[in-house]
Amino acid sequence: MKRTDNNWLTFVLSFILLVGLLVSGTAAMSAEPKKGPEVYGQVESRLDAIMKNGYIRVGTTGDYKPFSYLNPTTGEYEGHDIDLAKKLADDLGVKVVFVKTTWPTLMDDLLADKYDIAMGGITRTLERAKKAQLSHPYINFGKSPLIRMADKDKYKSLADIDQPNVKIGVNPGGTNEKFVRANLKNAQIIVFEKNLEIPGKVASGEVDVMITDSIEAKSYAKEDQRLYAPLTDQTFTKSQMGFLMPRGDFVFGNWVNVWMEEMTLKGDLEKITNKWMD
Ligand SMILES: O=C(O)C(=O)C[C@]1(C(=O)O)C=C[C@@H](O)C=C1
Repeated sequence: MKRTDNNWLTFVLSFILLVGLLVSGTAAMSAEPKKGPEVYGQVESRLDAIMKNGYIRVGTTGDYKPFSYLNPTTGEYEGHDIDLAKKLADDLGVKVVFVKTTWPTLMDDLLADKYDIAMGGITRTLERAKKAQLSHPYINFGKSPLIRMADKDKYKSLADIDQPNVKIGVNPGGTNEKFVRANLKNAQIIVFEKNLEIPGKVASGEVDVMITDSIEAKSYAKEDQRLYAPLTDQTFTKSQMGFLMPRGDFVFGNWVNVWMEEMTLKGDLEKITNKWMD
């Protein structure tokens, strides 16, 4: 091929390319701008349903002070996480509907869609995270004992507690029971259905020790002079609390986490925490 043929071919190809670019550019400019959902594919979320319905269903046990307590006199839920649930609903612009659950049925009730979120002193665990979505943490704590004031010098370690003559009171289905079964091999373990009654059983001498969370132990010791909460600054475990939500709904989970970060940033979380804890 001659040099002039090559030049001619290059000219024709460049011309075709230029015309192509101009045509597609004009088409792109004249097309209607697409709306978000058409471009990105809006994900259906529980968040939309909550806002459409005008209420959020919050699962809670009502047996764990100072996080979630069903006051028998008023019939109302109260506590740290109850205040958080009310604020969450407020910030969503919806009402809050509390749904009673229990520690042994906490996960099944969530999976059966009895509530949108569970709140009330729920420990973040790797086991729970396999079945559900856990929010960012909002409190650090650990397991520790609640004992009688009279036994103040008797129980100074887990080994002091794990003796055949020591009776341990524990509620079923939560992380307390898991801890007790895994770590106390010699002491007598007595399971009580009603968690709220165990501190009274320690005070009266029916059992010697309640194994629970450091924050709860401190709260009972403050409420009842007969009780004492040792080792709360050297807890047997290290854990964090979070909220439990159905798995796979990124939009809802993300909203809750962003809300928690805003609560922290603006000092609202601290205000609620100071109201319920020392
Ligand atoms: O399972 C959990 O996530 C809890 O933190 C609940 C739990 C428990 O461990 O059993 C914590 C302390 C209360 O005394 C009762 C319930």
